[in-house]
Amino acid sequence: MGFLQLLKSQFLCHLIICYVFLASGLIINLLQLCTLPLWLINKQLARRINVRLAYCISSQMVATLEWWSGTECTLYTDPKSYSLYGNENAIVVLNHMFEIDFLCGWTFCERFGVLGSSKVLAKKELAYVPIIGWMWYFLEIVFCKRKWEEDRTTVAQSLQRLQDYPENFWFLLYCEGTRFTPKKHQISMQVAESKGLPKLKYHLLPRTKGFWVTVQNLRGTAAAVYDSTLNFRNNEVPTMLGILNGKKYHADLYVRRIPLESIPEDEAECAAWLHKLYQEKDSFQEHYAQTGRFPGPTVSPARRPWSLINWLFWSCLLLYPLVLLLIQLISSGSVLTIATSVAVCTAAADLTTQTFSGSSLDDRPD
Ligand SMILES: CC/C=C\C/C=C\C/C=C\C/C=C\C/C=C\C/C=C\CCC(=O)SCCNC(=O)CCNC(=O)[C@H](O)C(C)(C)COP(=O)(O)OP(=O)(O)OC[C@H]1O[C@@H](n2cnc3c(N)ncnc32)[C@H](O)[C@@H]1OP(=O)(O)O
Ligand SMILES: CCCCCCCCCCCCCCCCCC(=O)OC[C@@H](O)COP(=O)(O)O
Repeated sequence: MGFLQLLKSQFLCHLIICYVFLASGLIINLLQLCTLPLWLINKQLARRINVRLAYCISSQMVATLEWWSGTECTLYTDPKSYSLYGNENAIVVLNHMFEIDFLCGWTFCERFGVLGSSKVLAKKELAYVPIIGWMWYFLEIVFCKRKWEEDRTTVAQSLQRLQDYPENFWFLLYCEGTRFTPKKHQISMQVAESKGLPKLKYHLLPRTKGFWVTVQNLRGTAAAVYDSTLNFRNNEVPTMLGILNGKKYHADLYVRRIPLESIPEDEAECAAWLHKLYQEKDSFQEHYAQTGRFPGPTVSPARRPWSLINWLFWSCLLLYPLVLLLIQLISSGSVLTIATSVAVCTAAADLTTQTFSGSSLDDRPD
C-alpha cells in the first residue's frame, strides 16, 4: 500500500471530509432558505441561485468519487447523440443495482454541466434527510409516496412546474422503484410471470406508472429519454465506504438517446414499451457479463476541476475555525472537555458509518 492510499484509509481524513460536507451543507441549506422571499419577486433568479447552491453540495460527493477515489467513468454511446448531452432536457432511465449508482449518475451530470439542476423521482422519505433532502426541496425535486392513488396527481403537478425551468436538467427515474436484491428479484419475477411477461435476469420488473406520468408531463419540456445501463468492471461491488477509503472503481455506462416523440402516449402502450426497453437492457447486461463491455464506441468525458475547487474552498473556510477550536481545547488542559469532545467525535463517526452502509436510506420491504 502506497503512502497516498494509506492516507486515504485514515479515519481522520474521513472525519475531515464528513465535517466539511456536513458543516457546508447546513450553511448552504440556510442560504437556500434565505432565497425564499426571492421566489415571490423573481422566481427564475431564485431557481438559478438554488442550482448553484445545490452544486456546492452535490459536487462535494462527486469530488470524493472523481478526485479522492479516482474512480474511472467510461461512457458507451453513439457519437451523434454525444453533442446533445447537457444541451437539452432529458429523462434518464437507469438500472438500480449499486449503492453508488446515483453518484455515478451525478458524475456524468457534472461532466455535462447539469449537476446543479439534476432531478429525480425520489421516495418521499428522502425529503427529510438533512442537507441532501432539504437541498432537493429548493431544486423542485419530484417526490412520490409510492401510492399511485396519491402520486398520480402530486407527481404530475410537480412535473408540470418544471415546464419553465430556466436551466437544462436531467430527470432521473429508477423504474425498478427499489435497489436490486436476489429476494426482490425473485418476487418481481413472480409478478412478471403472473402478467405473462418475459423474465429478466439483471433487473427487477419496471414499475410503469411513474415512467408514463413523467413522459406525459414532460412532453414539450424534455427532448429525449436517455436509456442508461450501468455496470462495474471485474465484478466490483462499489460502496460509499469504499469511496471514502479511496478505493478506485471502474464504472461503465451505456447510454442510448431515444427521442420522446417515439414513445407511445397511451398508458398501456407506454407500459409495454417500457417492458420491452428493460428486456433490451437485460440483454446489454448479458453482453457485459459475457464480454466485459457494452456494445458500441466509448468515450471518457473528462472530469472538470470545479468539484475539486469547490471542495477546497469549503475546506479552507471550515477547517480554519476547527483548528483554532482544537488548539483552544488542548491548551485548556481540561480532561473533562477533552473526553467529551472525543465522545462526540466517536458518536459522529458511528453515525457516518451507519449512513454510508445505506441501511436507513434503502429499506423498501422485499
Ligand atoms: C449521458 C449520461 C446519461 C445518464 C446519466 C445518469 C444519471 C444522471 C441523472 C440524474 C441524476 C439525478 C439525481 C440523482 C441523485 C440521487 C438519486 C437518489 C435516490 C432516489 C431513488 C429513489 O427514491 S427510488 C424510489 C422512488 N422512485 C420510484 O419508485 C420510481 C418507480 N416507481 C413508479 O414509477 C411507481 O409506479 C409509482 C411510484 C409512481 C407508484 O407506485 P405504486 O407502488 O403505487 O404503483 P405501482 O404501479 O408501482 O404498483 C402497482 C403495480 O405494480 C405491480 N407490482 C406489484 N409488485 C410488483 C413488483 N414487485 N415488481 C413490479 N411490479 C409489481 C402490480 O401488479 C401493479 O401492476 P399494474 O399492472 O396493476 O399496474
Ligand atoms: C463529501 C462526501 C461526504 C459525505 C458524508 C455524509 C454522507 C451523507 C450521504 C447522504 C447521501 C444521500 C443520497 C440519497 C441517495 C440515496 C439513494 C436511495 O435511498 O435510494 C433509494 C432507493 O434505493 C429505494 O429505496 P427502497 O426504500 O425502495 O429500498
